[in-house]
Amino acid sequence: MFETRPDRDAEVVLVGRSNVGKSTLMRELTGHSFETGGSPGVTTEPNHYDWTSEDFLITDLPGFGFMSGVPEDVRERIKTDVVRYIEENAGKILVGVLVVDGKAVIDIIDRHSGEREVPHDVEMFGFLQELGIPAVVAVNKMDKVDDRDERLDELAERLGLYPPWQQFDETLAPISAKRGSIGPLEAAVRHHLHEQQRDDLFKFF
Ligand SMILES: Nc1nc2c(ncn2[C@@H]2O[C@H](COP(=O)(O)OP(=O)(O)OP(=O)(O)O)[C@@H](O)[C@H]2O)c(=O)[nH]1
Ligand SMILES: [Mg+2]
Repeated sequence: MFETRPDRDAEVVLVGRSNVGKSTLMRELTGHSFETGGSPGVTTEPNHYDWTSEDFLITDLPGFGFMSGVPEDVRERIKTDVVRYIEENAGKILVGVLVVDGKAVIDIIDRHSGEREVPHDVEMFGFLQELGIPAVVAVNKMDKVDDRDERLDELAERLGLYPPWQQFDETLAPISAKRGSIGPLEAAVRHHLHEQQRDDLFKFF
């Protein structure tokens, strides 16, 4: 279990498979540099960005799912730790940002959809909802995607959101963290903060 969490009353978490760009997005949001990398599994402990005066945290969680060179039991443990972290802090998490790789996500979901298998991303999206945490799916790396609307419709469908995807702009946010193009995510997060009367936190998004 991760033991690093500062004791703050409000939090936004970034969660998702490894190598999707969580730490890159964290850097864009905070202006602070976190370790990012070309190989999955770079972040092994949560990165907390902590505003003591606001009693607020943004947390970049370790990535889960397949990581080449990382043994399965280690991957399983990371996933369990991430799930526990979210469960234990659910009452304080105002928004859960599920980051996915817009270029790869459909193939990965389809490869892992079966009778006895729920893909990680679909599972995590459902999990946040079960816990009552408003979820925003940051569809990252859109700079690599040509058929944008088609892709986003396909993703919406797989998450149980009936296309066209534009109906869900509080939930689906196409971005390119590396290029600093994250406006749709900021708008979606603000929407959910506003719903919880936390407009005071708009300055972070
Ligand atoms: N093309 C493109 N690449 C990106 C984008 N955002 C991040 N990347 C790249 O994706 C790779 C992984 O980025 P990270 O931010 O380390 O990913 P992560 O989700 O934190 O990975 P873990 O810590 O392993 O879970 C890096 O090489 C980034 O430069 C983007 O918007 N577009
Ligand atoms: Mg990372």
